[in-house]
Amino acid sequence: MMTSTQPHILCEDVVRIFKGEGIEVQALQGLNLTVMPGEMTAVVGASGSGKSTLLTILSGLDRPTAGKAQVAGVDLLGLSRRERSRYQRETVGFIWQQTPRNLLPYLTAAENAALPLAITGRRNPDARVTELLELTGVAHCRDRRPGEMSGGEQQRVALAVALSNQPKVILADEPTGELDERTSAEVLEAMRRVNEELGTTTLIVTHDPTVSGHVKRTVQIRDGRCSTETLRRTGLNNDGDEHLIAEEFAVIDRVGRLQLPQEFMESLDMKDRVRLGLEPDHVRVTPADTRTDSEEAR
Ligand SMILES: Nc1ncnc2c1ncn2[C@@H]1O[C@H](COP(=O)(O)OP(=O)(O)OP(=O)(O)O)[C@@H](O)[C@H]1O
Repeated sequence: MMTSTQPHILCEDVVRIFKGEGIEVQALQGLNLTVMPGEMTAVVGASGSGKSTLLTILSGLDRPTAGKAQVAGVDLLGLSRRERSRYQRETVGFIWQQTPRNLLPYLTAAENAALPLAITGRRNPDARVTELLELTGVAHCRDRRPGEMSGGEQQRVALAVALSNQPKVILADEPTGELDERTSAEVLEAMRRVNEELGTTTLIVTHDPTVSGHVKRTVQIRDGRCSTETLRRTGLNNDGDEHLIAEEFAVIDRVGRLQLPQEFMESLDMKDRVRLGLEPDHVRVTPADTRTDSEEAR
């Protein structure tokens, strides 16, 4: 039984190793991620950092080599084939980068959105389809096939399709990867509106840094681990005007590991080892050849 205080996405020490022809790639190296119900989060990172591997695991298409991965209380490691297809049909909704993976080319937008409802035996899908196409801003595409829509319209119809069975979680892999900046913004705004109005937990995996402007939480993935996290909120300045506050945090795992940002390490020439010191209210990290005042005095 899920309660609202349990995460909708929970990854603990997730490892994924690919082996082949004598080489071994550690795509995920102990990744930890918690997303609470109703949160909209972007996971960003450079090419090869492990984003798609993470999403493929969360979508139930692949299994971690080690670790724990749960979505909406469903343990993704122990799923039978039948449970997996039920999970993919009822618990999560997907949006992929490539339109043909999202929409059937010979069906209209309305028919595409009605299809998951028909598969699960929902009666009178018309009202729900209309509601979803309006919510995602593509009611005008109702009777058009994918080939008669722009890329951004196709992705917003894909969002409507993903939502049709009322999933708890939406997983999106590079949903704006093939779109220009303006069209991307329209798709991301539709996702934000859905998240606000329906409260559907949303995880977007992308290398597009402009996504950050549309979500409150951005998690940076580096070398198969979550390294830093940026949280945005609106605050009031002295004149009472609203402004956006963005705070960056390092991610620390259960055993105390964290990654220092590359630019910090480079600017202080930190490599191989650093000095740590416990102060009353913070931990000090300094280059190995730095001596503290008390050490100098000895
Ligand atoms: N099936 C596979 N077999 C072998 N190696 C793989 C496989 N899938 C991914 N990898 C490797 O795992 C690492 C992470 O890949 P992944 O596709 O998750 O990165 P990504 O951050 O999504 O990159 P991109 O933004 O380019 O899609 C890469 O080094 C990649 O080459």
